[in-house]
Amino acid sequence: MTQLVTTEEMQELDQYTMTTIGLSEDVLIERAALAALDVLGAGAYDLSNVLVLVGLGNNGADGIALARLLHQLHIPVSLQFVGNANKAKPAVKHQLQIAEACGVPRSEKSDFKQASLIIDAIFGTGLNKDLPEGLQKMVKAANHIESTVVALDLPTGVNGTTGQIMGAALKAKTTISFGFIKAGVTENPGKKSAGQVLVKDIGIVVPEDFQFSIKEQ
Ligand SMILES: NC(=O)C1=CN([C@@H]2O[C@H](COP(=O)(O)OP(=O)(O)OC[C@H]3O[C@@H](n4cnc5c(N)ncnc54)[C@H](O)[C@@H]3O)[C@@H](O)[C@H]2O)[C@@H](O)CC1
Ligand SMILES: [K+]
Repeated sequence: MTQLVTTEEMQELDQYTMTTIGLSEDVLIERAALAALDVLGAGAYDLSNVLVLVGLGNNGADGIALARLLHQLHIPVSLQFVGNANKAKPAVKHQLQIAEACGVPRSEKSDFKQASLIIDAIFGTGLNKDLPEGLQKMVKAANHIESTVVALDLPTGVNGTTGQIMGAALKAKTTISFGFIKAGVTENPGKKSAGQVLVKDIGIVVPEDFQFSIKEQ
């Protein structure tokens, strides 16, 4: 049986786990990164030159933590910010400080063709409007090259509740869902962008009386 969630429900469960239960945001980010590392380490991906595309919210924080874990395993990896890092959420800045202290390389502009694997950590459940035009262009260019993309939580540009494409969406080979699969990756067109969808436990706690809006399937 699989329980699907809307993005609003996932945000509510994230908040409950942090605020009521008391698991810190850092713990959840680290667990998300470890869960992704688990998937990448299983052997199905070319890890010879990994590029992590990082957004300004917690999806980006997951990506930075993953880059650090890869770097510590001596896997060639670099981080590229999408947007102005100075405007990033505090969790992103914190993860960036740690990554920099560990010597994780940053690249300003990358040739997607040279990456053996692209990690999509640009947007997750926080996406609430169409991607900015510049990012839409970048996404379309990446899709054109047909690079192998692994999306963290959601492919960037897919509405996690409805599966609608918000301007443009990165086409992933695999999407690693944290906690629960978001309904949007089970409905076209989002489903097509998500590729193979996996779900990984990161320690999200569900209140006993929580009512999911989608029936378990
Ligand atoms: N505590 C948490 O909230 C956790 C979040 N996690 C990760 O964080 C993600 C959610 O993080 P966030 O809520 O920070 O959101 P995102 O990282 O998905 O997006 C970042 C922010 O961008 C802004 N935004 C939305 N649409 C935009 C657009 N079209 N153009 C420009 N800016 C836009 C919003 O303010 C949004 O909060 C999850 O998908 C998951 O990967 C996990 O680390 C587990 C814990
Ligand atoms: K993503």
